[in-house]
Amino acid sequence: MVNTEKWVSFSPAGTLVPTYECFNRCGYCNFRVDPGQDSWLSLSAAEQQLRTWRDRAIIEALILSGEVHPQSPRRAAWVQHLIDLCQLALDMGLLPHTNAGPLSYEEMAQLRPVNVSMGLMVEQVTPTLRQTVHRHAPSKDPTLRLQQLAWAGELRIPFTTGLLLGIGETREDWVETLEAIAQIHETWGHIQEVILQPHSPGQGQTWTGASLPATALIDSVSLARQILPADIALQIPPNLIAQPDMLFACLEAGARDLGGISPKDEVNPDYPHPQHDQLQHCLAAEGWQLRQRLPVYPQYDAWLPQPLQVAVGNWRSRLQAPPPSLDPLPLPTSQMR
Ligand SMILES: O=c1nc2n(C[C@H](O)[C@H](O)[C@H](O)CO)c3cc(O)ccc3cc-2c(=O)[nH]1
Ligand SMILES: C[C@H]1O[C@@H](n2cnc3c(N)ncnc32)[C@H](O)[C@@H]1O
Ligand code: MET
Ligand code: SF4
Repeated sequence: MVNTEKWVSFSPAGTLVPTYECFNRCGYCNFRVDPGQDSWLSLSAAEQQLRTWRDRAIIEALILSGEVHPQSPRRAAWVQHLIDLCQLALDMGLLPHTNAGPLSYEEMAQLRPVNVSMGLMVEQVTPTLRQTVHRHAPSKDPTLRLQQLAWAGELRIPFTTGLLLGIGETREDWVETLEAIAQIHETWGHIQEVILQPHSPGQGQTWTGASLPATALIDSVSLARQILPADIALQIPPNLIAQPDMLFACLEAGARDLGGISPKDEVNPDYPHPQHDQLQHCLAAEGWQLRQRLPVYPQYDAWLPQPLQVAVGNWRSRLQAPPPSLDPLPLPTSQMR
């Protein structure tokens, strides 16, 4: 018998990459290229991608970018390009979620009207990482990232953050990072979900660290569930968990979301996302039911600017509508003659 309590959500997503160029060099990154080595995604190329996704029942446009230096003369044009891509996605009926690294308060305020939620990983608050995997990544300064979380709260932007696990930190560091997130959420109440992201080595990275063991991921989920308030959902990426048993153990420990499932995981291109129906089939074996969600959690709908509320409302009614029945309903006998 199916246990109706066992629900796990995901967001049908497609990823737009405004640019792979990034002035940081995180040791674990399989995404970045050097500044000047990549052209920016044109609006017409973006439109083509968005059109194919719309036809595939995709709802979220995840805008995930390499970073242009805050002092670069190209910074303002890059932010304007992010806004234009989000507006295009909205015009085509998709719901944007942007994670483009740390932004200034003004830049976040500019992106707010065109995003139903935004995101930035804290990674870890551990200062020693500045000497190791983050040695050439000034934007991974934990103070900068926590500041961004607080600004998002001040601006009432529904927010996604998370921890990158297995990059040289300790379990005590996990506690500190989770407590820092919990504390900011206590003030602003805007953190909709926390991603527990296991470091997963790929072909392009410079650092030779191993994958996070699955047992450690399960432990991090339990710890996060203890430290974070219950209104923050815990997200785990199914493509980075090799064994179904380990995925089930994470769900038992309190994970309730599988994140954006897209045709390509741009961050971890060596680990393709499972198809929705494969995932559904796998989860059903242990009585878990898969549910689609939007990139904004329902409790934050009222925070959104009016035009975004309309776009989100349209999608909510489509998700809530009962599936069309295959056979027409029988007419009541009085109407049959
Ligand atoms: O496909 C991916 N989606 C990633 N996403 C997408 C994410 O799962 C969804 O966009 C959100 O859950 C909103 O629906 C991120 C979003 C963030 O705000 C921060 C980090 C990530 C990381 C990834 C990632 O590594 N791969
Ligand atoms: C977008 C997010 O993707 C995560 N990220 C970057 N590189 C890797 C990797 N090799 N394995 C897992 N996650 C990674 C970081 O946490 C970043 O903030
Ligand atoms: N550059 C951003 C960050 O690290 C988002 C994409 S990472 C592949 O926060
Ligand atoms: S993880 Fe993000 S910030 Fe770090 S190098 Fe890659 S794209 Fe740049």
